[in-house]
Amino acid sequence: MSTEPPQGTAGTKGELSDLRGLRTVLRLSFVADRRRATATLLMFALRPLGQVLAVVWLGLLVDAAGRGDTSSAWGYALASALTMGLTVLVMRLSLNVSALMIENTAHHADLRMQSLANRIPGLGHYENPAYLDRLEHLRQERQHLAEGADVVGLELGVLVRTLATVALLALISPWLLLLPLATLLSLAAGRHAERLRQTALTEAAADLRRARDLFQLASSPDAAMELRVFGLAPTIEARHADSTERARATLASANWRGLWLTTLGWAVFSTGYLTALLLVVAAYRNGTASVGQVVLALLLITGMNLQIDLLVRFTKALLRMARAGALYDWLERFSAAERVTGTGVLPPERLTDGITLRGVTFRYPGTSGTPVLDAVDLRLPAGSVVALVGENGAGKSTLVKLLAGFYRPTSGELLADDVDLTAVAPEAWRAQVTAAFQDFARLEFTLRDVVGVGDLSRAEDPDALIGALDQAAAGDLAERLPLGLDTPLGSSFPDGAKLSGGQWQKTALARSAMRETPLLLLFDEPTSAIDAVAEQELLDRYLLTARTLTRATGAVAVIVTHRLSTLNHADLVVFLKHGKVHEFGPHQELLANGDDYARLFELQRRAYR
Ligand SMILES: Nc1ncnc2c1ncn2[C@@H]1O[C@H](COP(=O)(O)OP(=O)(O)OP(=O)(O)O)[C@@H](O)[C@H]1O
Repeated sequence: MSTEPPQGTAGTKGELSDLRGLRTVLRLSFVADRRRATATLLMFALRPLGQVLAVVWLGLLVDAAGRGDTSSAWGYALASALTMGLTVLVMRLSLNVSALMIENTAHHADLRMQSLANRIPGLGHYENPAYLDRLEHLRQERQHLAEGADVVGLELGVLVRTLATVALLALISPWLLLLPLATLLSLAAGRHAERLRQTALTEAAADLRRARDLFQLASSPDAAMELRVFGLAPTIEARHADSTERARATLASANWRGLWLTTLGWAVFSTGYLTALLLVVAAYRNGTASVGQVVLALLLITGMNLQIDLLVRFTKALLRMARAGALYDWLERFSAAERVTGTGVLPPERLTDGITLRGVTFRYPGTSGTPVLDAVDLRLPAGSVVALVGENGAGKSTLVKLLAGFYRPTSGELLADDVDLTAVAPEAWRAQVTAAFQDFARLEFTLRDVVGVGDLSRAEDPDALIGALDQAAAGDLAERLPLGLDTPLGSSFPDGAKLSGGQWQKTALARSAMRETPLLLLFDEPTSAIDAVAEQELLDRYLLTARTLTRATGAVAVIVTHRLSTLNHADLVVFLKHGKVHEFGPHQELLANGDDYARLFELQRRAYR
């Protein structure tokens, strides 16, 4: 799988990766805004020729004036003024065009990145620190993705100007070529400084990500109450300061080393500059250069100061942009590699046998030691409601995630009838699944969309939406909200309605009720945020509805709950312990066995009496 990080800028592989990155950012600009990208590239690349030409006219003007040829002198003055005016006009125009092009490209790149990250079907990459670090690095550098045509145009322009300057200087005295040589050394130093910065950014990525997460924690309304009750602000601030300080130290050290290198480069350039001036004076005294040529050479040499500064700056920007492009390339390859998982096999249209787990063992990616699920054998018959119970950490949610296709078993088989689910594309399988999770999403849309996205084909059908809300005991929500189904929910809208945690969870439950004929219904603690009385009622209702649906369609419903009193509505109970199936059978049978399940049930019964 080609999901390795982009190589560093050192070495052949690094150069290739940078070149590919450069091509990628240019492609982004041209796909986002072809017309403006072309105009920006051409205007930035050709404008500097006008600046050189204006100076050449000046040299000719001085010689013409020296010869007493007034009419030629006037002509050269006019040509110089016109060239200069045109150059300034093109500059203004190119700045406007490039600003719009950058805006459009940034928008396009943001959409593409969201799509690449969200289309990865599984969740395993969230376990992978290398993925998270690279994504953090890409987030930090992402504004450079939009600058493709802009920076390449500027770099080409300054190169064109430098080449024209070099050619003119060589005509006056070949020794003057020492100045561009000194310039190249200065450039190499600048380039090395940029590499140091990039390496430091990679090293600091983990600390920067942690600092950002801590900042989000400190400013998020979700954690606000606990932070206050436990007085956690100083701890979080201290940890944030630690991470920031470590990242700052890494970046500062690279900056210092970069500064030394840049200073050295400038010292070399200044020596070359002085030598060039002395050479021009010598050429005039030897009579090998005219006054006009001396003026031209001096203007070119003094202009070179700014030109080199621009060359170093644009080359740095080009490298930074190429690196951002290489990171984006990596995300594209990673996302594509993660997506090529299905083999064209489709899930059955209807279950006749059920869902079978054979020797399913699972470890989270990047972990070793005892597996979270250990050789699990289970048959969940078609048309049944199965309850998954067990202590905290027993592996219930993990089993649900495997059933939903978020992860693949480390070993063993997962079958829907006789179809091996590892051969089915996760998206194709999930189109047949509906689910509600303990960690439900608070989708800040209108109530209509929050529920409707559960089944887009019925998203505009008010009866379907109200029916789903009723099933989640939230039928009154649409009536109580000011704009009914069209009420925007959440604080990202200026007038968004604020829902309680339980109300949000009910919207997630209603969303799951929108799919009419799923093969698998997954409910992982779907009522954890709902008050005890409503929870009991809701679970009872859900289990009964699930029972009717599964009987009618052959689907399997799996529900994880700690509320065992509702489980007499389930057909089968799976009691997980340390990742193994400890007990399995109908509720009454497990009670009669008098093992762990029966003890837990009795404990809860007494507690709720
Ligand atoms: N993303 C993850 N990466 C690594 N280990 C994980 C991850 N998620 C869960 N685990 C580990 O897997 C084990 C089972 O977790 P799981 O969430 O499946 O348990 P559970 O039975 O659903 O627990 P609970 O009742 O508390 O929700 C735990 O030991 C947990 O530490």
